[in-house]
Amino acid sequence: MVYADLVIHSAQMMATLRGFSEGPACGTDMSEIGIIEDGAVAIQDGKITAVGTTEEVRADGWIGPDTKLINASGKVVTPGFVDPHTHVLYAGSRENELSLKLKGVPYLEILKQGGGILSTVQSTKQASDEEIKAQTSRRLRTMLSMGTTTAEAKSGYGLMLDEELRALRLIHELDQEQAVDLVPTFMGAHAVPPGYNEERFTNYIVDEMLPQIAAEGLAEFCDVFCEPGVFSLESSERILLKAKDLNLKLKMHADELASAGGAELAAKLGVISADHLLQASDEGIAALARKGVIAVLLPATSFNLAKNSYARAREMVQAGVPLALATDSNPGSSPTESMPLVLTIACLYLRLTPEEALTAATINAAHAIDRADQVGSLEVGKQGDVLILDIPNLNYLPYHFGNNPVEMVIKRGKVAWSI
Ligand SMILES: N=CN[C@@H](CCC(=O)O)C(=O)O
Ligand SMILES: [Zn+2]
Repeated sequence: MVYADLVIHSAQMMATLRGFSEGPACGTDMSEIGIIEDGAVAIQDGKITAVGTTEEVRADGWIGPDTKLINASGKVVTPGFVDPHTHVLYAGSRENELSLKLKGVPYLEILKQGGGILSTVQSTKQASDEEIKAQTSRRLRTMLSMGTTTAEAKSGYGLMLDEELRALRLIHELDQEQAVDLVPTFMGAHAVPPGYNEERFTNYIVDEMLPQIAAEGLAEFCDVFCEPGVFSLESSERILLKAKDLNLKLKMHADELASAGGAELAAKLGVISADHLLQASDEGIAALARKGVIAVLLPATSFNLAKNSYARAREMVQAGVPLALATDSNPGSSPTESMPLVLTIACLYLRLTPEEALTAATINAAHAIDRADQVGSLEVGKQGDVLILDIPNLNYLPYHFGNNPVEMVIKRGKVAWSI
């Protein structure tokens, strides 16, 4: 008999998120989080081998003489959070922009003046590989401590080919060197660098960068900041069609600051996810639903931009758009690593229920980065990525905000972080 290496048992409430590995949950299914009371999960060789009540897992014979037992009585157990939209790799910080923001200078105006994304491009370029990795590792450690076990990581603070390749290489190295699994996205189309206009830079991305990025095999997704004043619908479409030709999977920053047909383009191109979407039109939302495009909502960004403007999440759920949640972790519009904070803002301002928010932060987030076959739910065969939350019930998760509810993080069956 093969025994489990680890069994977590007696959970007050275990949310398995089972049943949605083939396709993301949408509509009323986003509330179906597969609760087991007195729950247990067994893990062997990094993979889940059994999920059920403590009694069932015990009766199935998974507990042997060397099995490590963790008692989760009184606690909530969930899959590790998946953060499907981050710009976590960079050097430097932008706290100087706070006073500009408080004076009302718009985000894109700061960028136009050479600040914003372009200032992080400068600070990242000036930093050594070791400095970038050290600063990013600290953020990844914070993410892990707050329950994130898998995260997407975009390039985009390089902009020129060599710097973008360096960013993607560093993401790969960090993926190997620390516990959070990273999914790499090429986002050369993050801003237009000085010395270029949009058209020339789009030509450079399409003709020179993308073929080389694809040839090196360092990126799985391609993303574009599709926004009037940054990359137009036409430029975004050219870049994403080229990326698709080169077998990259597609994502889009769409309709964040202005309603400009980003959601409609995302649906037309059949991207895996369209992200931000604060200003998505009714037609855009309907088109996302028709095409099954996942809306990755970033409410911590809305909170931090401080304009009292949030994505129309309830209308999206109603229309049948599958929702995911992410931090957007970056030095400008969302300097946070905290998925628990995102869940709180999502409940209070996107008006999601705690169940919908949990679905959006786990299994639907896994779909948004094409990892739902491996993570995002507690089901047999998936990676043993499990959180023990020191809370008595699920409502408590968004309710008690500004602190860390995570007591222990299990990554591939091993304790990766604990209080
Ligand atoms: N909107 C574009 N990109 C990031 C912000 C990056 C930055 O400000 O450094 C975002 O998703 O919010
Ligand atoms: Zn972003």
